[in-house]
Amino acid sequence: MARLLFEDGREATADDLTTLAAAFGIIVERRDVPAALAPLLERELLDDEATRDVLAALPPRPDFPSRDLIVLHPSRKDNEQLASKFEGWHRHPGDEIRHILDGQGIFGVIVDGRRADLFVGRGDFVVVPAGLEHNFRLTESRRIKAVRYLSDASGWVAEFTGRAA
Ligand SMILES: CSCCC(=O)C(=O)O
Ligand SMILES: [Fe+2]
Ligand code: NI
Repeated sequence: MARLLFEDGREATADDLTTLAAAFGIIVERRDVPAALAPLLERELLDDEATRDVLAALPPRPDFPSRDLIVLHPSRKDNEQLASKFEGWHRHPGDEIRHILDGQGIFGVIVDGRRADLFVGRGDFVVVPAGLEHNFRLTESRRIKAVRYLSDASGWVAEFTGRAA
């Protein structure tokens, strides 16, 4: 289940998450990952066919017609380079919708001028609303697989804010 840690180390309760959602439009839900996908999701990397099989097993969202699967894993030679891209504080013109299927990660968000870390793992469904400054770091496992729901085919568009990590 997702966890939220504030900079002062206080761990948020579930209703803090709800408050966060209400205040900042950050949505954190549980959406189970079909057990049948386990063999595919434990693979290090997924080829096109496996990616199609994973996406086909997840209910489509008519409001977000295009989606892709992002796979970060230590066996990717550009894994750290890609991971460091997400560590930069950034915002998106559209909502960032991620369904975590494997691995873990930490979304950094700025809440009321305070830094908060949202720990996510398998089954967590997160919406970071358009314009909200955030970053994303991998945990020590250096792996995550997440479905990215995109509202159009413009792909991953981010504006980096230059905030110091
Ligand atoms: C698991 S991808 C999440 C990283 C991120 O902030 C992004 O994709 O823009
Ligand atoms: Fe992002
Ligand atoms: Ni969790």
